[in-house]
Amino acid sequence: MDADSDSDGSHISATPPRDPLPPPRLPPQPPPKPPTSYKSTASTKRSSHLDIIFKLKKPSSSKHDKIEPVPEPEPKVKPIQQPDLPSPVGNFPFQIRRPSDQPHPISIGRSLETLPAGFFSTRRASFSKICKPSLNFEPETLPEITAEPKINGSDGPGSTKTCNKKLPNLIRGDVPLPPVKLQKRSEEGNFVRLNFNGYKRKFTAKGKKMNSYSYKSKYFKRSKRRVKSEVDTGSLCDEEGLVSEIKLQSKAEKPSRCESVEAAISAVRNEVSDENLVRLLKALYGYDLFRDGQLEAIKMILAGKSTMLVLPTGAGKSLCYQIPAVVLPGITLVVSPLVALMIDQLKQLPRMIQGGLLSSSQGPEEAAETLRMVQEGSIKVLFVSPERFLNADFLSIFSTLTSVSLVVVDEAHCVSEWASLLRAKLNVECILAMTATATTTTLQSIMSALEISSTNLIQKSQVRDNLRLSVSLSSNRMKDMLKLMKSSPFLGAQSIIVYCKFQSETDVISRYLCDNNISAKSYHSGMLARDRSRIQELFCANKIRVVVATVAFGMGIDKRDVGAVIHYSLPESLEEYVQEIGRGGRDGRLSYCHLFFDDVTYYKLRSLMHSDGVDEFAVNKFLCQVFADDTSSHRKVCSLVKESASRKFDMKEEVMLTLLTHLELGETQYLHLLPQLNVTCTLNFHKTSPMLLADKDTAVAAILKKSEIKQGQYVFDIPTVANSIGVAPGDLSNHLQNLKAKGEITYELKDPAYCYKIVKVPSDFCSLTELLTRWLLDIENCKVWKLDAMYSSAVFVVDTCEKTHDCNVAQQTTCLQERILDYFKGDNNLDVLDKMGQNSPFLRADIKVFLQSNSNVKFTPRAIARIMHGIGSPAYPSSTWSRTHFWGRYIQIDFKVVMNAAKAELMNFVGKDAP
Ligand SMILES: Nc1ncnc2c1ncn2[C@@H]1O[C@H](COP(=O)(O)OP(=O)(O)OP(=O)(O)O)[C@@H](O)[C@H]1O
Repeated sequence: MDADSDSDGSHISATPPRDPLPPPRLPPQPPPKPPTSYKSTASTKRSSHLDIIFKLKKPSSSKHDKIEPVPEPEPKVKPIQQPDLPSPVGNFPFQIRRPSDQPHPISIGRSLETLPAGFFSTRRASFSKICKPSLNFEPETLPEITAEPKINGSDGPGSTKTCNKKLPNLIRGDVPLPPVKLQKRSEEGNFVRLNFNGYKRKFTAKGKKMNSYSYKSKYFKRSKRRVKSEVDTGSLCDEEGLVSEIKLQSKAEKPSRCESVEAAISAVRNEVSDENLVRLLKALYGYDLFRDGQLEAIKMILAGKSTMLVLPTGAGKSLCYQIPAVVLPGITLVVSPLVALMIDQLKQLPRMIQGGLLSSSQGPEEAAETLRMVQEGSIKVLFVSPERFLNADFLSIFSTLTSVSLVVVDEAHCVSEWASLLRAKLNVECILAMTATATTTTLQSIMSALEISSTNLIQKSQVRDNLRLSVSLSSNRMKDMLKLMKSSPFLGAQSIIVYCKFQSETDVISRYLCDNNISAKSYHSGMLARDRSRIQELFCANKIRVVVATVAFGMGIDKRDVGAVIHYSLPESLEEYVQEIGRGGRDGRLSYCHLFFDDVTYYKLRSLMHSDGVDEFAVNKFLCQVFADDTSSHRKVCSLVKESASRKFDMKEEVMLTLLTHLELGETQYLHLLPQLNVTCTLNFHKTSPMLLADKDTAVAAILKKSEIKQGQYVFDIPTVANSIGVAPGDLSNHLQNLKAKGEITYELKDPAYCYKIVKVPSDFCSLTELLTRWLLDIENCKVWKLDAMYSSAVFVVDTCEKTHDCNVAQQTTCLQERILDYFKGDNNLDVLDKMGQNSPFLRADIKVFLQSNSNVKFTPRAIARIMHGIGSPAYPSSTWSRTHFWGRYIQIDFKVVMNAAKAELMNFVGKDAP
């Protein structure tokens, strides 16, 4: 078998190196220090600057910032591009954020509201009434299963029991199984229909019953066909030899061992011994050995103890809840921050474990179907997006189910806030919180929110010891990277991920690699989802050697044999670095991770850390607008058009959403967010005259009342009309659709907006403004500190190696690992370089000239500092402001220093101009 093949996992746990020589052992890690507080220059001090504005005319500006390519070597300062950012507000512990790919929670509420009355009223059928699925499975309905070869059970040598008719619902608690009648939809098994591989996938059962196995098989067959056809036509890859047999990494193709699994489960239920658990591991996954931390975690959970598990990326955390899930009697809920991540995890469930998913991106029918399956007990592991837990209907269903055995909080550093809600509402006995990257402070917060005892922390090194880490300072990264890839050991790596910061970089680099005979494709969030999943498939099928990606190529990618991860750009934090190198060597073999860094990129990134920052003045204006519509009726729907509000407050849309979310989920609930809508409607009447139609239709009457007539068309605001007749905006939209279907009207919708209902008007706007500003400032400072810590670590490793005159990879690995360990321990001794200039003799003079030459424009100190740092913002886009020769001129001077200088100059300016 090919050394890198993953088709048989049985040999893998022995972690053989790709190299002929065994890896040198790492020196023992120092024992974890008692938790220390997280050092941050970002402490909570608020900047005391005045937010001064000048009410002068704005320059004509185009709406959008342009993303321009970054050629190498880089010229002096260029407009800063928008990188693929993982989140609007960085990895700040306990920030409230809503993953951008998930619509708002209320949409779930909707979907649940539409379920048939009484749907959830019945409690889950008692287990005693349930009979084994083997009695209920009809062979003809499970063609794939009956086609399975006979497999030797592990009960005894030579046992040749077949495992037909028992998939996939055979794994239960210590009770008989429910009467699983395979109905059309329910047999789809791991039935994610939405956004599967980036596009909407519809299952037209057409009378054919499917289970998880058939579903997976179909998916993979289809994937193979698609990959093959793309390969054949050369549409995505132009390398030779691409048309060979494609081996997708599918656990669906692993042999089923139902009998041995059942026996192994019973054995563990009888006695939770190491031996029995290893037997179950072998039966379920084919692996021989547990990895570090897994056994400990599984035993703790099976003992009913809530556990905090910190294992490096790719160390095998999923298995730590999957095994308990099959052993414990009830359902296991997995809360995960990203829908895409949940879909991947669902796909990767061993086919013996029946999984399901509930997310806000599902339609009402799908949600109802999933919940039905949950109620009848045919789902063992249910992935749930965090905001689901805010939904009262969802909570009530689960509080009536006595069978939630375990709640898993995946990527706990992102979702801990939601999880504490869950802890409170569900009264769940056992919680498993998992993360790969969390500082001591963050861990403490998570554990206290989830009430996990400090004795139940299982924490292993943040970086797997099969990753060889190296770092170099480079003045020509492109050339140096090519050299690296053409030399050992990178030359021998079959699959490589190159991480870049900017989307345009990925294209430039992948083209450069292709020109140099290395098959590479770029991957970033600006690409169509369909193209992204094709690239991912081709990469997983080893048809592309290198994927040059932004951070978008991240969580959920489980290609086991990635032999190298190269960072072309400095990651924004050690958390990000650790996550990304964790894509390498997931099969346990050696993987090489090289980090290139340079000062120009560092300065650019540091500037970008300030691009989400907002000042008190803007927050105050924002709050005034949000609550401007204070209304006698709290049922009124308010809206904030994203684009215009973003320009008005000079605030990115994500930042506005972050603030709105805080207003909803913070200590006091001020508002209730609703699904986003296009709020401006332009309407034409066709059949009946408007007046006649208005006589019989109250909605039309309201439209006529609230519309402006522009060029013969009726233009109105959807929430305004909906409020005036006391209906929800969604209902009004449905009504318009009906009228359109009857040929009465045509209409167009535009202006996407955040919609919300006011729950409580703040009594003290000033304190709330101050609170929110401080919170945003903390986030901004924290991001800067994290970047500095990342940069300092790279410098530290290079310097240390230079000093010892014997620079080798083993040394750099140790050096960087120690640094990472210190960082995650929240070690206050971690020295973080302050490389930014604190003054410049020309700064004030330049700002003065800048103000004089733009005397008709109003600025805040932050707006000036952004221009001097070359960062575009909604009100001062780079497309306009990069033309000034001050653009990015002070990128090397600390942002706050520039902001203070701008404040001083603005005050002078006001003073002079004041009458
Ligand atoms: N004991 C084991 N022996 C061999 N392989 C294992 C073992 N445990 C897990 N694996 C494999 O390691 C890979 C990574 O596992 P998994 O996806 O659970 O990691 P993870 O810690 O959740 O990573 P991430 O943080 O990226 O989500 C998977 O392919 C999994 O099958």
